[in-house]
Amino acid sequence: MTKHELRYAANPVDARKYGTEELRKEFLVEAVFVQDEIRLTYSMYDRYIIGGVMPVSKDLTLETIPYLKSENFLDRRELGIVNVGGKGKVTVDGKEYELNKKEALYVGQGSKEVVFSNIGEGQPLFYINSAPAHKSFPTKKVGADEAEVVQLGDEKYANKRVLNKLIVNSIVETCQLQMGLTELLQGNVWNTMPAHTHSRRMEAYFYFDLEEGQTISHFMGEPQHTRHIFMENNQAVLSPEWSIHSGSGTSSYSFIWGMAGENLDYGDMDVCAPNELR
Ligand SMILES: O=C[C@H](O)[C@@H](O)CC(=O)C(=O)O
Ligand SMILES: [Zn+2]
Repeated sequence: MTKHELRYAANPVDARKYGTEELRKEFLVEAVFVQDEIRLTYSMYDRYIIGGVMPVSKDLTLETIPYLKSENFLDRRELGIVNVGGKGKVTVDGKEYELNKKEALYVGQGSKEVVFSNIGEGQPLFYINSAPAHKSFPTKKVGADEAEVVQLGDEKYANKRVLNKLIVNSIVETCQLQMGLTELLQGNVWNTMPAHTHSRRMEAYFYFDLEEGQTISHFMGEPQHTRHIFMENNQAVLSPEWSIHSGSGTSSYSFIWGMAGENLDYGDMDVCAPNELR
């Protein structure tokens, strides 16, 4: 079963007036993983789709949704999948790919059937992102040892973390999509600080592996007009192209970032010094 909802894009000047409830309604995705369901959020930020697939007792097939007006989900789109649960299987047009936790699969435009399976080795949790695509690139798995690893941050700023580039153009050919996974080292809590914006691309974050009972304050908004959203484990948040996307947890955690837009240049960021934030 595929459930879906639509999120419109917001004007940053309007968004400055949003209170807690409106901010959460517009940007936060609370229920990403629901048993035996595919849940999708279609956003008007670069028509980016984020979602979760949780096969418990049956296989789940990615079906088209009305907003696409296409026969198959991937007729004019590409897809990125990262497993954040137990080992699972994704079958693309009959070809099987096993994904361990933190492994990724890029699925190229034009693929007809994508099936997600629980293979009895723990509960797989497939976090997915999709962007419009007008060229077909080969479907490719990015295994644990194929990620491009970058060490970031410093213990003295509580932001020491390991960034794993998974679906980026040095590893996989994509039209728009870029995805990766960042892990905060124990005792480190700040992600993406110094914060940045990139008006050329939107972004979505999905937080996971947060200790039970803990929370993450996700910071968004224009650098001089920031807001926060408290988030729980396994929740996602949309980041408009005008917004910073940074967070601080009450413990360490991991998160998946995904982006689409004007270019594929990962380093294309406008960095904001911490003491310039408002
Ligand atoms: O545009 C890039 C994204 O915001 C993330 O890759 C940042 C991130 O994972 C980090 O600094 O920890
Ligand atoms: Zn970013």
